[in-house]
Amino acid sequence: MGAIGGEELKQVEKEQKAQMAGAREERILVVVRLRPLSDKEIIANEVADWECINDNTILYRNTLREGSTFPSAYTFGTDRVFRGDCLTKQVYEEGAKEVAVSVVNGINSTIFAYGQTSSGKTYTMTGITEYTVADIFDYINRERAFVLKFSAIEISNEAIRDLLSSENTQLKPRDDPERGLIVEKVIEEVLRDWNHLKELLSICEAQRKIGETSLNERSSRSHRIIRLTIESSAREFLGKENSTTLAASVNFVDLAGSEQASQSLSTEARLKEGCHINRSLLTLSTVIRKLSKGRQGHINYRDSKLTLILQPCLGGNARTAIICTLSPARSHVEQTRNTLLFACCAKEVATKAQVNVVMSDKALVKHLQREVARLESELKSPVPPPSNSDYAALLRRKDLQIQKARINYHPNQLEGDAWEDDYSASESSCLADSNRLDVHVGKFNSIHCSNTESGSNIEQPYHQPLNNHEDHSMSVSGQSLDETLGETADDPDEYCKEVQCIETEEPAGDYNSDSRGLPNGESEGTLALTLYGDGDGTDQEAMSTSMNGDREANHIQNGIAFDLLEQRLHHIQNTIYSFVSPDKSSPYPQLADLSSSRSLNLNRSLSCRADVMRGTSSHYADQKHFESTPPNGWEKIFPGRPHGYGKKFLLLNYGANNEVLSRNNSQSSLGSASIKSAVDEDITSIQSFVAGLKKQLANGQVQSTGLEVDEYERCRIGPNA
Ligand SMILES: Nc1ncnc2c1ncn2[C@@H]1O[C@H](COP(=O)(O)OP(=O)(O)OP(=O)(O)O)[C@@H](O)[C@H]1O
Repeated sequence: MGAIGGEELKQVEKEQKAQMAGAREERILVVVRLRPLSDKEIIANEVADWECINDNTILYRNTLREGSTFPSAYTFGTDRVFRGDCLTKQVYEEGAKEVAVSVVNGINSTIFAYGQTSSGKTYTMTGITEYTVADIFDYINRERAFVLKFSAIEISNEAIRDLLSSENTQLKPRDDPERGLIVEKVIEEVLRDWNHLKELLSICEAQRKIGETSLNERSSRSHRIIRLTIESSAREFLGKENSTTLAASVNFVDLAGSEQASQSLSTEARLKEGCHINRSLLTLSTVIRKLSKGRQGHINYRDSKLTLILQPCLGGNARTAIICTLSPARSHVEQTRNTLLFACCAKEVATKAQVNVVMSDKALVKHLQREVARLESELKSPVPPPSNSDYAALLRRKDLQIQKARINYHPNQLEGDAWEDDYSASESSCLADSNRLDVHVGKFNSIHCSNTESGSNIEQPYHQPLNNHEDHSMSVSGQSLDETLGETADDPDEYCKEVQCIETEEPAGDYNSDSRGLPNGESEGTLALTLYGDGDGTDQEAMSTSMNGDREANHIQNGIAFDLLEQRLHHIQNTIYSFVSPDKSSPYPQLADLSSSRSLNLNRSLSCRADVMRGTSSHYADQKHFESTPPNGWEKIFPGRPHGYGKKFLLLNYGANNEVLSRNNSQSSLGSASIKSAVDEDITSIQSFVAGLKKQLANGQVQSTGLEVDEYERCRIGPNA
């Protein structure tokens, strides 16, 4: 371990930059630990079918199952396998130490124990944690000054709890702009000495959720993460302005064990826990499996709290070792194979660890001054403002997004917000066999349907000013929570934002009263076009004059806006005519027209058509047309939208009782001819509004149309927006 400080600051910065540019990628270290047969297994006349034949290979020796298609030997190349008679000290020294103690050099590290229930995870991790801390204390007493902080959480049934707190409060993961994903309000104890550590460990043990199953009297029913955060500085530079601190964390992760319901013979409560445990382990193995294939596509970190919190350890800024624990018993052969498959996948996963340096205040100020100077020089040569063609490109991009959302939309995905992985099945089968890597089962509640990676590459440095933990948060570096929560461009919800109704500033009640007292708009649909305007148009009443500052940025400048608006009006006019025309031979005559124009119209017309047809069928729509109308599935993607909002609705409203309602109180029910005339009236008013704006623009009275790209795109046609 080299001392860092003073003159070395520049060197550290240089190294750090180099590391940020190309942090060292290394594969997760995987070790396999076979335990001896337990007393219980010996009494049950169990046979040990597994044997470590050398330091890298474990062999299945069951002559009765010679015809099996499963491999009988698993070799781990440079990684290690440990026989049943190996001590934990040896597993630590040869399998985990190098990774664990890199934390004192400012590198985040994580040691996992993974395996079926009763295979020896807690047994192994208890030893590994103590040996690591002993080594860290040893370093402390030598060349560098350290501050060690201890924190511990457990994840049980998807709830995060502080193991150092007597309260049962659930903790929340939160995105911190500086530190990445953190768990809020975690207690961090500054470690004083060895006895203090033992005391804290026993508190954690006492607080951790355990339960009895037939396979393990003291089975861990939660995933436990103990974290040691270490800040270190070279003694000779302590307190000096140019001192530099290394800061990193080491995580000791004792996972709850996967279990087969048939084997663990658990009570109902245990079964439920087991299901949660199996689910999160399933997500972990899915993440590992996908990462092992090279991080292409979406990595489902956020499908469980476990993977969300451990994300940096799985694919980010950390060195990671996984200890896979095995029972040699014949009765557990299937689970043992699954653990070995997990191990094989895990050793293909690479992380990129970096040295995490925290600068002193003075060094930081210097660094920031340089940054300010750089930004100032950039400001002196500003980027030219976007041109009209940029806006046109933006519109085209939005069209593509909307089209894509439509293609990606499958009603089943949205019902109940459930998302199945490519190899998922039912929850009940997850209980039966959750540990399989190849045929994993499970169905997760998920708030995304994204199919692209939500940013698994976490390559930011782990700048963590650990001496400044006002909120005592447990932090892991990585991408933003928004990203991890799947707010990617491919998320249908994201697309919905693009096409859904314009937000309102008017209470729903206003609209409802306008709609002749329809009960909360409950069964009412709205066919509406909403525009914003800041000009003195002829139909000011129908146009919202509301504008806010940041919308200004999106204004479409100059004449291009008018042309596009007129085009859009033309399409809307055609669409509405085709809705109300009784003599169409095809149920979708307007689609051909619209598909060549804005896909927004196409999407929305699919959804609103059914309702318009329903709403007006007594007047003119024949039953055949109605039946062949596509289901109104799009509406499902706007759950919980309040009724009757929107700014001022220009076109028409309709009710469930086949009455078509205009926006005016004067008419309560309209036939198709009346609809046409209402539409004409509204379109005329929009056209004169545009003409008015044009005139004002020509006279230099207004700078822009006040029409926004976003709002322009979101012109809404359809019920319950
Ligand atoms: N390598 C080993 N040598 C001797 N005994 C062991 C070894 N590994 C585990 N055991 C014993 O096996 C039993 C189960 O171990 P442990 O509780 O660590 O399993 P686990 O994988 O953590 O189980 P669970 O997932 O149910 O919590 C314990 O009694 C433990 O002492």
